[in-house]
Amino acid sequence: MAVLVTGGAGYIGSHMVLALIDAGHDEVVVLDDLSTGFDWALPPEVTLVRGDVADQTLVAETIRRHNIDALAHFAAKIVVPDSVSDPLGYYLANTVKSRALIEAAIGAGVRHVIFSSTAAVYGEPAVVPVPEDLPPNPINPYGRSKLMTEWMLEDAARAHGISYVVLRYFNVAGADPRGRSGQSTPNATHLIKVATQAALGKRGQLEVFGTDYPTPDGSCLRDYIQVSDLAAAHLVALNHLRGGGASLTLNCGYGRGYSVLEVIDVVKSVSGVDFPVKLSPRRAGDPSRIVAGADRIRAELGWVPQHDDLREIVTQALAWEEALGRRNRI
Ligand SMILES: NC(=O)c1ccc[n+]([C@@H]2O[C@H](COP(=O)([O-])OP(=O)(O)OC[C@H]3O[C@@H](n4cnc5c(N)ncnc54)[C@H](O)[C@@H]3O)[C@@H](O)[C@H]2O)c1
Ligand SMILES: O=c1ccn([C@@H]2O[C@H](COP(=O)(O)OP(=O)(O)O[C@H]3O[C@H](CO)[C@H](O)[C@H](O)[C@H]3O)[C@@H](O)[C@H]2O)c(=O)[nH]1
Repeated sequence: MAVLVTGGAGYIGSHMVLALIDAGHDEVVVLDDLSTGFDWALPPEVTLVRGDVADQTLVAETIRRHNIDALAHFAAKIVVPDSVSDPLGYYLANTVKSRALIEAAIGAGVRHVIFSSTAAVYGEPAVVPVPEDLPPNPINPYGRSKLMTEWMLEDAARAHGISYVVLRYFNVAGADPRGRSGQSTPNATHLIKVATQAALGKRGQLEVFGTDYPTPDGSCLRDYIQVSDLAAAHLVALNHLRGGGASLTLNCGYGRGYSVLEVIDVVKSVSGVDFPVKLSPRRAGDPSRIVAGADRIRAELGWVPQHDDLREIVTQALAWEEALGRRNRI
């Protein structure tokens, strides 16, 4: 049986593809429209089907042709402030298209779904670290668009007898420790990516969006999870589902928050570059602090992170950013 990875040419999806191949899965099929992903991010043995997740004919044909039993659905639009300025674009990409994909996948015989959800479903949680059973309350269209897909998947799974794992990622960062993939999006907005670009002189400065939050240093707190650790969580989720395990919703984070200013200090220290930092107003849609309650995934899936170290994450991100520059890719 094979796995279909939507968005597999993207940042996190490409690490999932590597994890599957490293674990000996001999058939991995990627469905990606390459809107933000790259075909060069995929190893040659992977089948790339270029197209839209909402193309139900293509999805059904792909699933039948490759005897796919499990779907890992990464494809999405992912930038929180963009979702505030273009909410309908985000509901289309993340909700409407996911609905079409889930329908086609179930119709073509998929039995298991792993869905890339987000800590943004919690909004501005009253409890930190945030446990999975806290009622979701997203504060931006990105989080809402993802929460609706969680609900669709849950309802469809119940109605059609399939099983799923919803993984709510916290802030994903770092790169493949063997240097095979990393965050390659041009004009990326993610803090660690942007900070490494500032350290390498690809950007003139780094802006800190908001220094008046109710946090110890006034900047936002986030839980940064290393991307290969996250991919490994998908592998154990896949084994769980194929082994007949029950549907689950799980946070993916380490349970420890770092402020924006702390992250900048680590990037400066690891790179040895004291790049310019500008203190700016708050960015639209940002919660002040979001840290994972991180116990359930360990208890349910036996997931054990291997890279829970911010300096290591930053070192990997910096090495990837340097490699992109050498290859003239960005
Ligand atoms: N990066 C993070 O910190 C983070 C945090 C929480 C959740 N997530 C979720 O993880 C998933 C992957 O994010 P990423 O950071 O790898 O983003 P990414 O932009 O690097 O990857 C998304 C991939 O999906 C593809 N894609 C987008 N729309 C498509 C469509 N309609 N049809 C086919 N392919 C399409 C893109 O070409 C790209 O390869 C997303 O669902 C995102 O919401 C990311
Ligand atoms: O140049 C920058 C970039 C970011 N930030 C700040 O750094 C923090 C982290 O911002 P990111 O853009 O790196 O990530 P987000 O927390 O906005 O969102 C990320 O994590 C979320 C889950 O927590 C979502 O899932 C989303 O897809 C993913 O982009 C925020 O306070 C942001 O304001 C800056 O100060 N300067």
